[in-house]
Amino acid sequence: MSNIKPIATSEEMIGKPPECLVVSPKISMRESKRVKISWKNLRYTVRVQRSRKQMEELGETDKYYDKELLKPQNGFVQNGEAMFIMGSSGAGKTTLLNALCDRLTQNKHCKLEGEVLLNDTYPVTQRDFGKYGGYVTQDDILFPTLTVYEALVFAARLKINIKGDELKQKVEDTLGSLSLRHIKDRLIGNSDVKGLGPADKKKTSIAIELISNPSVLFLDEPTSGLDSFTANKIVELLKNQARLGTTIIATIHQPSSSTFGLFDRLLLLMDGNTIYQGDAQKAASYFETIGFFIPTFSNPADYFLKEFFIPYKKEQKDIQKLDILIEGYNTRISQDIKKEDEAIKFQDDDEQDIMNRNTKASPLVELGYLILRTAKNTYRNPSATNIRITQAIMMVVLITLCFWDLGTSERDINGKVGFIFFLCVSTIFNSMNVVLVLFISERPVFIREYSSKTYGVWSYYLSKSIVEVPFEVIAPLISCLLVYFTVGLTPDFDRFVIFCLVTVSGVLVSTSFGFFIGCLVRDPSVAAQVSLLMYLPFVFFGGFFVNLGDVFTFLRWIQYLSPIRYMMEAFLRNEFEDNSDYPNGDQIYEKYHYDLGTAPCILIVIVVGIALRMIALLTLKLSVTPIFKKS
Ligand SMILES: Nc1ncnc2c1ncn2[C@@H]1O[C@H](COP(=O)(O)OP(=O)(O)OP(=O)(O)O)[C@@H](O)[C@H]1O
Repeated sequence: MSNIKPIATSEEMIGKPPECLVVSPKISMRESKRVKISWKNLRYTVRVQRSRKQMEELGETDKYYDKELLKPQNGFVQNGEAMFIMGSSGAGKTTLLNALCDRLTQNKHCKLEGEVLLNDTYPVTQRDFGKYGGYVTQDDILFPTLTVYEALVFAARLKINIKGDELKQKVEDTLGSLSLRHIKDRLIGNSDVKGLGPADKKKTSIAIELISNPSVLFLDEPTSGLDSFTANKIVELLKNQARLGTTIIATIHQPSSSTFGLFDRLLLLMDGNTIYQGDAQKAASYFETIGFFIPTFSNPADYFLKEFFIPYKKEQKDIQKLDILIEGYNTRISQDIKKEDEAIKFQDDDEQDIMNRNTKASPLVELGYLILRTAKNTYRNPSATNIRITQAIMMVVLITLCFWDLGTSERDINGKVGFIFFLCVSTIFNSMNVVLVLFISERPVFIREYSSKTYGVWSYYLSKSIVEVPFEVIAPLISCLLVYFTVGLTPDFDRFVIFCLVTVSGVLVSTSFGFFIGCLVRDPSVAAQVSLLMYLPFVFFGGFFVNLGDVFTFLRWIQYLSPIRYMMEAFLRNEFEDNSDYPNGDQIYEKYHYDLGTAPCILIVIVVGIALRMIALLTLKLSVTPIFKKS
């Protein structure tokens, strides 16, 4: 028999809440499934390395040891409850939160033991988490150039595949429930784009997760950086949502006394141990029974954080205090928690019921929405596009000024070769870097949305490739048209077409390199270094600086990795081969030891460009796969 309270409206449970906090019962109660989360013998250890100083200080001889970030522990949160995890800095709050939703790294050095179950039956796994759960990260990872309304439409349309009036109604209800209606048309914003304040951003992050009616919502420090009034509102909102059916688990670092007064269920951690679990308002009286007295008129949360803090170098008194707290918890609380947990049974939900978010939008809809979002981003935050246009204009102006109307004299031929080299180098450099920066800056949003099963890797990657097409084809063609004739290359239609083809294929291959590095590396500064590391050998072995015939034989193969080498050969042959204006035209490219031919060079650049796109996609897929894998 279930001893769980019926899902009541917020009015029944806590009195009539402010209008801004009312969540539409119709929507939430219809779709959220009742879920209890319980964990048994949960323990997390990581293998860490001691510094020499630490080894000397501790008198240890082993360089490595297993650090127990979570000591074995049990617990539960039932449907209709919001549980707040508290503890001083380093107590293990985030580790426990992530252990409960299977987000911790697991490999031979990091081990998670024990089990976390939904309704005593179904293990919580990262793979299925997106079907019933939501996770709000501490930093608000949002797409800055969408309005609040658009962000919610995006999430609802793709995550739960609703459309038309149902979609509008759902978004309006969610906006209302989080008091976001008055700012629904404002851009979310970031450091570049003016937008929402921290409180509204946090509410938007919560709304994006709540819109798919998760049965359980995890939040990492949802009140951090907010004033106590706003923090209270967020906690009230979470409690209210819990009353409407979503199981809530949140970490909180330093709540004010009024925020603490709102907590219903509390889990207190100290050095990875649970030292209290249960009704937050009974915590103070419990600690008094084991000898910890909270001064009158003080904030219990402040007392807990100060009193139950363990410094890195534990002293005897810290160890003794911890022993008392663990002993107290084991003898007075843990058995009751076990009994309460066992008494709560859910018999009405089968697995299919719990994994309620089984309707997802089709990949085509995902693709459409992603392209639309990027188009809006390009329009609303044109700085990246402006940089591209400025780069192109600068290049055309520079080329025109430096290589104006060259003829067929030896001096002018050298000028034409110099122009071709400059064109290759700047094409590769500009396209690679712009794509790299754009791709990497969006990565956190991609990871968040992918983890919450908003869309798949394929749709995301394809949308990024499609929106690059105008920049890869139209922009280079305009530049070609301008520079080809101002420089004074042979005014022949066929040669002009091939010139354009080489330029566009060069842009294709360099953006592919940008995608590849962007998928491989997460850190923008590391990515910039990697791109430079790749770029320099390209230039060096392009054939212009180093005579490829004079290079050590064992190094000559490197030239075949450089797209600049192929572009150079194709451009030079296109201009000088079989051209009556240059009687000794073939000697011009032969002296660089270019021996492949125009068509093979273009073909190689295109094939490498396409192959790299595929490899980049695979890299992106693999880079997110470990999130869902245990090894
Ligand atoms: N991968 C890791 N390797 C080694 N130690 C780790 C690792 N991850 C976390 N820790 C350590 O484990 C302890 C708990 O970390 P956790 O982030 O869970 O603490 P927290 O209570 O959330 O602290 P805060 O409020 O500062 O975020 C900290 O001492 C942290 O330094």
